[in-house]
Amino acid sequence: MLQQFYPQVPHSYTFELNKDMHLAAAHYIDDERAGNCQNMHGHTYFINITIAGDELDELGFLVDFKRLKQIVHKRYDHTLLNQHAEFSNRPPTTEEVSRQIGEAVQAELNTLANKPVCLQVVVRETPTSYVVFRPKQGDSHA
Ligand SMILES: Nc1nc2c(c(=O)[nH]1)N=C([C@H](O)[C@H](O)COP(=O)(O)OP(=O)(O)OP(=O)(O)O)CN2
Ligand SMILES: [Zn+2]
Repeated sequence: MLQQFYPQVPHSYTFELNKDMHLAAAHYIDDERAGNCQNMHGHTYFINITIAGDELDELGFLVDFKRLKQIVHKRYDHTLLNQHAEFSNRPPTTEEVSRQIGEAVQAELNTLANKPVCLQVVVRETPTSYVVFRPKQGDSHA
């Protein structure tokens, strides 16, 4: 939910930035154990991304908020998640969606000279269900 409080990530970086966004997407979990979720259905996903670092760029940004939104929103908004290549071998569960967002964001951050890191991605799939993904910090340059 926009403007809700999120779990805090302990760290010792000088700057921490958070970006909220939401997007509409459809998915299905192609396994009979998933019950009703086998049927295609849609969600408004609420996403929070936490970025940290010690250095700013020449604009005084850790990373541009707009850039973070573009990575996620442009890719997934108004799409069927199952049709994305990253979900061809893994189901688009809330857990996998949060992992994919974390990895895509970190890949983009790795191109920046000031080297910010993605500490946390929160993906809320329904009003009662959300996942927190925290990348292992040794993996940030993988
Ligand atoms: N660990 C996971 N469990 C489930 C996922 C998931 O991604 N990870 N996904 C689903 C379904 O896709 C569903 O959209 C969400 O399920 P749920 O939270 O049970 O939705 P409800 O609105 O029915 O929940 P209420 O408890 O009635 O609010 C299922 N499980
Ligand atoms: Zn669902």
